[in-house]
Amino acid sequence: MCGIVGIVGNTSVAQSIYDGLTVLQHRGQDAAGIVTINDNTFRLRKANGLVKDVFHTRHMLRLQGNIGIGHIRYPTAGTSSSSEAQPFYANSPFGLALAHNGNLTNYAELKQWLFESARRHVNTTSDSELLLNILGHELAQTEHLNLTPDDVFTSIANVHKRVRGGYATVAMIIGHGMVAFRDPNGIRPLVFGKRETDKGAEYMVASESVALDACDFEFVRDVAPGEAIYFTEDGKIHSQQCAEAPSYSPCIFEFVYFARPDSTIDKMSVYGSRVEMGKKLGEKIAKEWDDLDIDVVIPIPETSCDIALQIAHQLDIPYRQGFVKNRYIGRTFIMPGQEMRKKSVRRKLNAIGAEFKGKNVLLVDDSVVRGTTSEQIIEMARAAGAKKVYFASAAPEIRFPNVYGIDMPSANELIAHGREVEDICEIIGADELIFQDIEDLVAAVRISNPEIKRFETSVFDGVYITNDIDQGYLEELDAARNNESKEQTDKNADSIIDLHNEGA
Ligand SMILES: O=P(O)(O)OC[C@H]1O[C@H](OP(=O)(O)OP(=O)(O)O)[C@H](O)[C@@H]1O
Ligand SMILES: NC(=O)CC[C@H](N)C(=O)O
Ligand SMILES: [Mg+2]
Repeated sequence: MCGIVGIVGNTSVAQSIYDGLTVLQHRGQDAAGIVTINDNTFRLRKANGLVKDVFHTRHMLRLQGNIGIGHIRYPTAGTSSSSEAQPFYANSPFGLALAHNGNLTNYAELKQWLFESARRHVNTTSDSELLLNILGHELAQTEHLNLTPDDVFTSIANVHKRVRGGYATVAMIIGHGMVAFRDPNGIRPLVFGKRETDKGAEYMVASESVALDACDFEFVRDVAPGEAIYFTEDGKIHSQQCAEAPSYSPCIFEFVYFARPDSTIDKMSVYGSRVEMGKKLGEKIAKEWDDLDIDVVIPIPETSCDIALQIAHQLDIPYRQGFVKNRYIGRTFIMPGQEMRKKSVRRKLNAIGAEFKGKNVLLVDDSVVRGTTSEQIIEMARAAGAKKVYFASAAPEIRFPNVYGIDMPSANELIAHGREVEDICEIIGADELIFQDIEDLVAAVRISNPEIKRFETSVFDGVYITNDIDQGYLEELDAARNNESKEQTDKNADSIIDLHNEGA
């Protein structure tokens, strides 16, 4: 899950983009980039690493301009090479730069079409570079040298016709402005805000509302599925629905794990939904485990804390932060390789003996994906002296790959794939294990916006909203992106030579 930011301002925007990216860091830890426009020229800095490590003062000073976009990356296609860090640039037409959160599902078809019919070269294996070139091709079909808003919207409408998958996108067109658009199902989130200054209004788009808060922008609204909002360089806004049959189907995993609790996505509070997940799961535990003697409820920091607190309240059992999180280690699930993920759990979390010794503990996590965290954490709880270790997951069993921007490409790597609760319980070494029901998860998220009738829930039920995913597709994806293949491609990726950027 990557994070994107775009600002059209009246003074230099680089610092605000930096601040926005910093609060979106939880969405991607692999690479970061900012591109601004100054005097009709793009100024770019992108590299692998965290925001704080990629941008030094010398880069910030060079990133001049009142309009710019930024990206933080968690790779779901291509490689982890710095050449696939975003934003991407294309010279034609006009000069374009683009940042993308999501994943395209018709990558192979698009790549072939771009080469054979549009005669456009794509230099990396990134799906986002394809998206940029499709947009470029469509903008090039317009008649006017001075693009009108209608030209921009027609181009985006054509992009929607060609591209499938999840995409929340922000792009800049030199001499014109910035356009933000969201896929027709609204799988990936995108919000838009406004800031009043002495010189007039400034506008910002971002993956999550928390980025608006951090930059003092007022939340205006979510970008609708299929909609495009075009901000001209001189500060005018135009918006239009560009998809033929848009439908609201946001990714439910944003609420389970990805998004920050202080964000609101599609009018639904992430924090509120997690509290409600705790309430529903607490009710299920009370009903199904009424014979269990639980002494204490302990979260697995950090994402599950709000959920576990509510479960403890529900069960009327003490809540204790029995694990201490090393604040200098990032999120383990979005790390690129399984070896690194495994090692990081132990480095990241440590048990406080007194909370475990001689007790029956209920450990709570938001989700169990590969089982990397749960397996190790249960071992740690036992080593710290727990009598019994019960485990609860606020998300149902994750049994199917994700194809829309979460790096879960291989069913075989998912601990719940083809397994029932008892088998998973045995593998992770718990005394008892319980999962949230899918209906309860959906109800927990919908509570603050009942107008959302459907969510993208493929990892739980195998139903893919874009209707283009079959077993053959999933097998090819598995072969291309399972742990072993990824290790190999990433090794080779080191040899990819980057195109010139502002550099170190
Ligand atoms: O079953 P797994 O493959 O281990 O994946 C699930 C775990 O990974 C995530 O934590 P992460 O450490 O990424 O971030 P957090 O600190 O926000 O909880 C998530 O919150 C679970 O704890
Ligand atoms: N997580 C994402 O949104 C990834 C965006 C894009 N598919 C990439 O791999 O760079
Ligand atoms: Mg976690």
